[in-house]
Amino acid sequence: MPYKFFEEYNLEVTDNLKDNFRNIIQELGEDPEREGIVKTPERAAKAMQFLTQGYQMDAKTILEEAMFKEGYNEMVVVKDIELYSLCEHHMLPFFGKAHIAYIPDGQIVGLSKLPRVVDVFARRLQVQERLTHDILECLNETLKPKGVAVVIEAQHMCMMMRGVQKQNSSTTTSGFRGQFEKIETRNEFLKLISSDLK
Ligand SMILES: Nc1nc2c(ncn2[C@@H]2O[C@H](COP(=O)(O)OP(=O)(O)OP(=O)(O)O)[C@@H](O)[C@H]2O)c(=O)[nH]1
Ligand SMILES: [Zn+2]
Repeated sequence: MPYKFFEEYNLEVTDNLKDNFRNIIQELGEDPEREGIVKTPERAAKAMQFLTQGYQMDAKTILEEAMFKEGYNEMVVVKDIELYSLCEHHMLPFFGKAHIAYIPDGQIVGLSKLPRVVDVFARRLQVQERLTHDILECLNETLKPKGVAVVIEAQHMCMMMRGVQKQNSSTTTSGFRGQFEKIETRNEFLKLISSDLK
C-alpha cells in the first residue's frame, strides 16, 4: 500500500464531503454562496481527507521497506517528532511531540520511517492513548526489537478552545515493551528526552 502524501483526492469522496460541509456552513448560520466561502466546502473536504489520510496507509509496509540487518544493539532514540492528529470525540486537533526509542535485535530501520509511522496513526480520528499504543505495537511487531518505547506529549484543542478551556494543560502518554520494562533502561530513555518534557 502506498504511503506518499495525497496528490490526488478521491473525486467521489470529495463531492460527498463537499455537500455535507455546505450544509454544515448553512446550519451554522453562514451564507454558503458568499464569495469568500463559496469554495470552502471543497477546501474543507480536501483538508479533512488530508488530515485522515492515515486510513489509506499501512505502517507495517512502510517499516518493511527500510529494514536492514545490522549488529548495532544500543538504544536508538528519535525525539521531538511533531505530530498533528484529530481527537475522535470532537474532531478538533491535538498536536505535540512524539519521542521514540528502540533497541535493535539484529535489524535497524531507516530513521525517517519512525516519523512516517507516527503520521500514519496520527492522521486519523484518535485518542492520544491509542495513538501511543498503535505506534508502540506496530514497531514491536514489525521490527521485533529487544525493546521499544514511545512517549507522546500533546495539547488538545478540545480542552483549550472549548470545554474546560485550559490553555496550558498538556497530556503525556507512554508505552514500553521488552527491555524498556526494566526501570534502568526506561530511565535512560526518559533522561535522554527529559529536556523536552515539562
Ligand atoms: N482519554 C482521552 N480523552 C480525550 C482525548 N481527546 C479528548 N478527550 C476527552 O474526551 C472526553 C469526551 O467527554 P464527553 O463528556 O463525552 O464530551 P464533552 O461533553 O464535550 O466533554 P468536555 O470536553 O468536558 O466538555 C472529554 O473529557 C475530552 O477531554 C484523548 O486523546 N484521550
Ligand atoms: Zn476532543
